[in-house]
Amino acid sequence: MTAIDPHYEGMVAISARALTKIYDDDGGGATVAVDGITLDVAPGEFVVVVGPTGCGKSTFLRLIAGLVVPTSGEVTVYKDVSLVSPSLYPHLSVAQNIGFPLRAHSWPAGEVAARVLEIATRVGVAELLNRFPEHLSGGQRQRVSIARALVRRPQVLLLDEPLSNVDAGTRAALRGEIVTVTRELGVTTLYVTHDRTEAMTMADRVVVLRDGAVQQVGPPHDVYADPDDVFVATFLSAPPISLLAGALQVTDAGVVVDLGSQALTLPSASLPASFGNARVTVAIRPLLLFASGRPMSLTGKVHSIENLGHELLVLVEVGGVPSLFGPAAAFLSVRATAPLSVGDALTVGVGVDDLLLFDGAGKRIRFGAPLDRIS
Ligand SMILES: Nc1ncnc2c1ncn2[C@@H]1O[C@H](COP(=O)(O)OP(=O)(O)OP(=O)(O)O)[C@@H](O)[C@H]1O
Repeated sequence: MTAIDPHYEGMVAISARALTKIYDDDGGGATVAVDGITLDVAPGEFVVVVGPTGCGKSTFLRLIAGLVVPTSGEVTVYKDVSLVSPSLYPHLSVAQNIGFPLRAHSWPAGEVAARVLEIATRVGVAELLNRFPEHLSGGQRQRVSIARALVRRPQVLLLDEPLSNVDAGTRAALRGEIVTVTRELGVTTLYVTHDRTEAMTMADRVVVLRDGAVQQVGPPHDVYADPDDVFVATFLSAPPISLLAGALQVTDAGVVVDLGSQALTLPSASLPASFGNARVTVAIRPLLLFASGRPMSLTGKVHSIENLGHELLVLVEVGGVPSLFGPAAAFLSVRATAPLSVGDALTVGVGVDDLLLFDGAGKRIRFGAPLDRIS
């Protein structure tokens, strides 16, 4: 349970209103790093801002921290904000590093030691208190920098890609630990990353950012299951979602998605007749080979196989045309455990939930149930 101070119940911990930052380039041009972001974060909430490199994540966080002055728009944040800084003081021990913010505020030495031990224990570095930063692993350094940011019990914690220099195993452990400790302390957390796994596993809500603008906000599994556009669907999908060009036909039997050499018929879906012949992008989630009971199927030939250990990721050539929004080649990604060889012929079942449609601008086309037919 999140321990929110009742005093803040119903209040907003972080509020951004039409927040915009435009940097002037040396060459006289301008870069819109953050483009009109409006976002409220509730007390105790863990929000992950996720997007590809250069989409404005760090600038947004620095605007919230007050380190960057907005070009326009407004930021309101709880008074006590702490930005996790990855660089530790090399000449100070772990205990001195963690206690630094308290000593800077002239806390009595005994109270500093007690508070340092308490937060170091929570963050899992209590046995390292006498070490110096050069004798710490990357993961241990991150833990210490988080402990230093939390030692004054801030109301708001800001983290910028804290796990980017940490090995995969430690990263997985730290994901859970950061969520646990911030929840226990009830601290409102804004966490920026380019890593979809961190967004999916850590966030109460994700904010997907592209070119400085918010694409979609919501609980991670809602955004994953119901993306508003092809960018969000592609960014959050692992293994990658397959993107094929198609044409829609709206018939009495249902919606037919013509992929060129083969077609999928969604019997229980309906769309207004005006969608007939619309050029669409068909996004197909990584399919499971041998999943039974699927109402549709696609056939193709195994093009390449990547062995991930626990499963095979198989790219299947289905004779489709690549979508405008996808890679140059049109393959279907299929997850399999059975042995397969390049060139094998495959038939893969496709469920209605495996398939998402997007219009020419990349916006989602949502089906209605048959009774909702407007046509
Ligand atoms: N001080 C600056 N002066 C000029 N342009 C900047 C400055 N800081 C960032 N930018 C530009 O603003 C855009 C957003 O940068 P930002 O660092 O916020 O993105 P990011 O999503 O955090 O990227 P990354 O994941 O690579 O750190 C980029 O095009 C970047 O080149």
